[in-house]
Amino acid sequence: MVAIALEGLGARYGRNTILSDVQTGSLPGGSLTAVIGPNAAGKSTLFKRIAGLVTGPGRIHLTGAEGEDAIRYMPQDTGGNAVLTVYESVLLAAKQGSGWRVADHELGEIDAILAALQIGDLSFRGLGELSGGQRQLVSIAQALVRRPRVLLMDEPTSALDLYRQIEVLDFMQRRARETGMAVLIALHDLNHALRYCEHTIVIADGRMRAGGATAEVITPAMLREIYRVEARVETCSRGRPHLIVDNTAA
Ligand SMILES: Nc1ncnc2c1ncn2[C@@H]1O[C@H](COP(=O)(O)OP(=O)(O)OP(=O)(O)O)[C@@H](O)[C@H]1O
Repeated sequence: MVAIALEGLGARYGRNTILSDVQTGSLPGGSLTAVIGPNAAGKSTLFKRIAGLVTGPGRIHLTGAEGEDAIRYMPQDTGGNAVLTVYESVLLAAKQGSGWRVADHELGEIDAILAALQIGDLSFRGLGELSGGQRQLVSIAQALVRRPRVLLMDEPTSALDLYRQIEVLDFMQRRARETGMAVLIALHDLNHALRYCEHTIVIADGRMRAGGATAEVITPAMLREIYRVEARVETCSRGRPHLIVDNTAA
């Protein structure tokens, strides 16, 4: 199974250091890891650094996978080529860098992913005609169809309604288990981290402030210090942890 670990990882834009010294244990495949933190903390920058899109110090240790295609970054911005249909755009993502001959099983895989995300009926619509949420689902399909071993998802549910948020996160959790892929997922909804993510990394002011098992990381003390809110994690009547925010912290 794949695993990824970050050692002293930092990132720069030009001369500006945006991120420094991110250090994790081994983040295993088969599960989701949440990357959380306030706006402008450095979460997207961390993903870009892991994906090789920005430079900086430190090392990324990847075991159980190799090659350029092993790591895939799904950006927050879901803009795309408005001339293509949904199906064409996912096919293009699948074939990028691997020649243009298309095998039946590859078409089958695209159909299966579009069906799992419940956007099969949009296949022949133009990207330019889609709503923001529909475009976000197409971006997820484009990311998955390459079968990455490590998938970096930048706020993948930010444009989705409640039903689709849960559908997508359930699907990603199942997919990670079935394929052994490691999924790092930047989230603002900490209830999603509590419900779906085994591990959580906290980034604030360009530094890693905490990391480990989600239940041990998302605590009232962390929420006060990093998010400046008074909040509690309580167990709901179905036995699941739930975050309740009482107030902004004084
Ligand atoms: N291309 C760039 N050049 C210079 N600075 C940048 C660039 N992209 C981002 N930054 C800066 O890096 C910092 C971290 O940004 P980043 O997008 O990583 O934050 P984030 O945690 O993903 O935020 P959000 O939750 O608001 O999406 C911010 O101060 C931002 O202004």
